[in-house]
Amino acid sequence: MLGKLITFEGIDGSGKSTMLALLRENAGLKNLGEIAFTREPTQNTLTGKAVYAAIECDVDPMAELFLFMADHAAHVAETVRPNIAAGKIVISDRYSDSRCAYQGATLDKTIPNALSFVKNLHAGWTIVPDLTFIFDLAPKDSVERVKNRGEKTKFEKIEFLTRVRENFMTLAKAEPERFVILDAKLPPAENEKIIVEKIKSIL
Ligand SMILES: Nc1ncnc2c1ncn2[C@@H]1O[C@H](COP(=O)(O)OP(=O)(O)O)[C@@H](O)[C@H]1O
Ligand SMILES: Cc1cn([C@H]2C[C@H](O)[C@@H](COP(=O)(O)OP(=O)(O)O)O2)c(=O)[nH]c1=O
Repeated sequence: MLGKLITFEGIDGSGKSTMLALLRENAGLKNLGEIAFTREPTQNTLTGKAVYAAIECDVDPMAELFLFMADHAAHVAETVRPNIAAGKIVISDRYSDSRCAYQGATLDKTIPNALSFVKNLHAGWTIVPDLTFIFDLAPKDSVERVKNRGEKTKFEKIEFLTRVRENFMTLAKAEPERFVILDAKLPPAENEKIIVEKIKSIL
């Protein structure tokens, strides 16, 4: 039997990594089956390194989109598809919706309806998640949280993250059956319970 793909999305600092660390140790989740934790951008790969190099400089936004797309293609082929085929539950920290939301924002002024353009690039070959959690947080709170983190990227600005957050909401509205919007200000343990119950309900 094929596995399931579950993705976690949200603006920078919305609490995805914190939650995934909790979920790795969650006994209820472990009982549900074999879980493969993964992420985008991928780590220590040719494509992932290219993406992180691009994030740190002023590369053309269309060129940057295709670097993220290349990383996604490698991720789907090398990690997501084989694990799904092996019947595992794949949990990814960021996935295609990050591209739609972030590059939908960086390409805003380059092409009309950038979000749809980016979404359409995925159609027909990628694996669509069975379930996507969005950690929803006001950009001012997100910037406050990541400020203490030290590394600052060009994306971590209130105005930009406001557009990214709107794009996440547009994506969720278009596919309400796939998305669960979480209040990222709730204590992590509360969201953890909601997440585990929801995952159980789709298995
Ligand atoms: N529910 C929460 N309430 C308050 N602070 C949180 C919460 N979740 C995470 N944080 C803090 O916010 C910061 C960013 O969280 P992180 O999990 O790294 O976000 P992301 O992976 O989405 O960028 C960290 O300092 C973390 O401790
Ligand atoms: C996967 C992905 C990430 N990003 C952005 C989100 C982050 O600002 C940055 C790096 O991702 P990540 O390392 O996941 O950052 P964080 O831990 O803050 O969530 O890349 C895109 O712009 N497009 C994408 O397709």
